Amino acid sequence: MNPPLAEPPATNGGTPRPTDEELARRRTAVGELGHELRALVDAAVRTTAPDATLRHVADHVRRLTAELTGGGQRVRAEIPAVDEFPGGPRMYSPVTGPGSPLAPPVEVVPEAAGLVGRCVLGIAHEGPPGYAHGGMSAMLLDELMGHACAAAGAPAMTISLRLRYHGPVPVGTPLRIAARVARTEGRKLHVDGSIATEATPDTALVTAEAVFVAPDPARLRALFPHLPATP
Ligand SMILES: CCCCCCCC(=O)SCCNC(=O)CCNC(=O)[C@H](O)C(C)(C)COP(=O)(O)OP(=O)(O)OC[C@H]1O[C@@H](n2cnc3c(N)ncnc32)[C@H](O)[C@@H]1OP(=O)(O)O
Repeated sequence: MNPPLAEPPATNGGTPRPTDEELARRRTAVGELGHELRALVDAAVRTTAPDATLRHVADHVRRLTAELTGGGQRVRAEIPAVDEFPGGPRMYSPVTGPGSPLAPPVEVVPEAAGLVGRCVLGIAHEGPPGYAHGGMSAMLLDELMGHACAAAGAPAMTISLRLRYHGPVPVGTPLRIAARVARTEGRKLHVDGSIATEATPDTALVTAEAVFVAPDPARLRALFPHLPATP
């Protein structure tokens, strides 16, 4: 079970911003740990090793967890020093974050009509055997559609997300997730998205329509107390 998270203080205590070199080094290290953790998660959900091995590994992992938590931890809503929020890299995003053991992670590139994300889901993301959990598809699309808003100059939050599942999304298969802002209406952005395999990009397995809202500045400050003065 996750330990309770401490509430955020009113400011981030004026922690000095790392230099570009320190930032690059830290991001590399975060990505390396994320990579190994994803390999561990994959091994953990696929293993057929005997019970004694599972207990032995659990002991090791318990010690490693203590090592990571010993050096201090960020509190709820604190923006990691390796991140730029809103609209920049998010190293621990559960979708795109190289440092997240939950993320595939998705690599996002701009395309003429919006954005495209590429990833391969693993057995840890399974719903029906061999296919992605429907909630994973929703998470991939929600995030990519959020990125499309940020790329359009309006970092925004989802207020509605509608999905249609046309066919199961295979795990262990290169996927293509597309997202584009179809139209804007004041602070509201109407966004379309889809998931297909790289092999058959014109056959959408999941399609999505979402509405995002770029929060009003006062709401933004209230929601994200650790935002830098000029986000
Ligand atoms: C960069 C990559 C980031 C990826 C992020 C991935 C996306 C996410 O997971 S975001 C997390 C999930 N979403 C949320 O938690 C958002 C919850 N909603 C909120 O917190 C607020 O509605 C918020 C902050 C978005 C907007 O607040 P605020 O700026 O005060 O706007 P507010 O005045 O309430 O609403 C603006 C408009 O949207 C409408 N609206 C707001 N919420 C809804 C809703 N749930 N349904 C329909 N309309 C809504 C309002 O009626 C208003 O419309 P109009 O201008 O026509 O009167």
